[in-house]
Amino acid sequence: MVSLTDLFLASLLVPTSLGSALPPRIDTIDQRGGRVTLKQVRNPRGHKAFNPARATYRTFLKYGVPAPDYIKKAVAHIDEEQEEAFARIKRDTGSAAAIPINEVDIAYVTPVTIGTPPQTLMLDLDTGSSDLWVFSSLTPSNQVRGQEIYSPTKSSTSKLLSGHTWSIRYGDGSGSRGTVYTDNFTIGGLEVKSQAVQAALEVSSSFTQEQSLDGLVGLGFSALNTVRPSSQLTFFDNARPNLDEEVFTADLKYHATGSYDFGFIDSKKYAGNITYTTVQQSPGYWTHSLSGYSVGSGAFQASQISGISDTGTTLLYLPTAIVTAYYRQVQGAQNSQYYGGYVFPCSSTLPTFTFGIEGARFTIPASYINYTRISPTSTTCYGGLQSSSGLGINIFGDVALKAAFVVFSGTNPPRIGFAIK
Ligand SMILES: Cc1noc(C)c1CN(C)Cc1cc2n(n1)CCN(c1cc(N)ncn1)C2
Repeated sequence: MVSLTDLFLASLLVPTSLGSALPPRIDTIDQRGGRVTLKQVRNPRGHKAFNPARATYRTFLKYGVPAPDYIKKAVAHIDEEQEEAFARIKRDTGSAAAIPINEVDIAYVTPVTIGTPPQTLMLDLDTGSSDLWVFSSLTPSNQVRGQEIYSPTKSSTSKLLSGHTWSIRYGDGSGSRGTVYTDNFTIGGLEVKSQAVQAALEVSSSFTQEQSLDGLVGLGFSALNTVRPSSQLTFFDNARPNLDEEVFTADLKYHATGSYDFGFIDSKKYAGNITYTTVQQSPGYWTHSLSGYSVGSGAFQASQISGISDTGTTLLYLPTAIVTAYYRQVQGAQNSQYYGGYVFPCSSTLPTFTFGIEGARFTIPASYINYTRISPTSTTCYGGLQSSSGLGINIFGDVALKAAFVVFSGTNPPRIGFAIK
């Protein structure tokens, strides 16, 4: 005969899935002939652990034999150990600032720490490349002008990746090269142990002149990494297995500090829904299509426009036909060979520019496209929207990305999401 105590205990000892503080919801209790059926629901996190002592306990119950005390205790012991084990499986997340390095948002830097004790550098998180490289103690001093440097010899956890080198060239002709260490690397509390950190032996003059930028964190796909003879994984690829969700998000802001989050999507940072679209990860960029565009209050022009979402590129580069349609609405605008792009009188009124992601629409305010004066005293201004002809690729750079909350999802297949904010 099953005693009430046993029944009560059975309801408590029902297999709790790992990671749930509460016993799982009991859907149905079918109490026929003194028997209790407890329907299990999977823990929303999908984690489940089998408790062998509970199986034995239920066998006692099934045959109406009072279970010995030690079995009842064993069930609780195993539950407890499984609970502790699950708690140790790291579900990592991280969140860090994206700080504009000058008054026109030419790039954004994020504080990171490298090594033991931690060395803090300000790096440009760049979804358009896949090398994590830093100014270092190996960079010739005449090429360092105010940047923070990484000194591997001052880190007890640094290891030389012997025989490995790297060399990278960016779209604007800037570049760097060097050697490789592994070390502990943290962004916003999210740590990757033995991350490949590419120490610069040489940097181009444009990096030397950029004193607020100590290097880059490539967040493109690892296929683009330039380390040889064996290419290295990006910070995101290394962190992914431990992340709560296989995502990172970019919330870049106009003339203000935004943020990058890793491993979670912060619903406080956007409004409405996130619209996702598929990403072609070859050859290694976050390549996707816009579904079309409109200029100011003009009609939306549906058209698949393939390009890359690139946080490391300052401006928005689109096909010439679209760019000329835009500047046709700007009094005094011209495509200047002399200034290397579309310029206009700074006093001109600019229209907004709207781009589509699937069925969603994202509007870039005119202020983002009135990018900068040619010089502090000039009345001529340079556009934040420029032609991509000559680049061979359309680039949805910061001028576009800062108009949205962007989710870079490392799921299989990868996808990218945009939301209004
Ligand atoms: C230009 C520029 N862009 O941001 C900054 C800072 C500058 C200023 N410049 C003096 C220095 C410089 C040049 C580059 N950077 N920094 C950042 C990485 N660059 C990229 C990344 C990428 N995904 N795609 C193309 N280039 C080129």
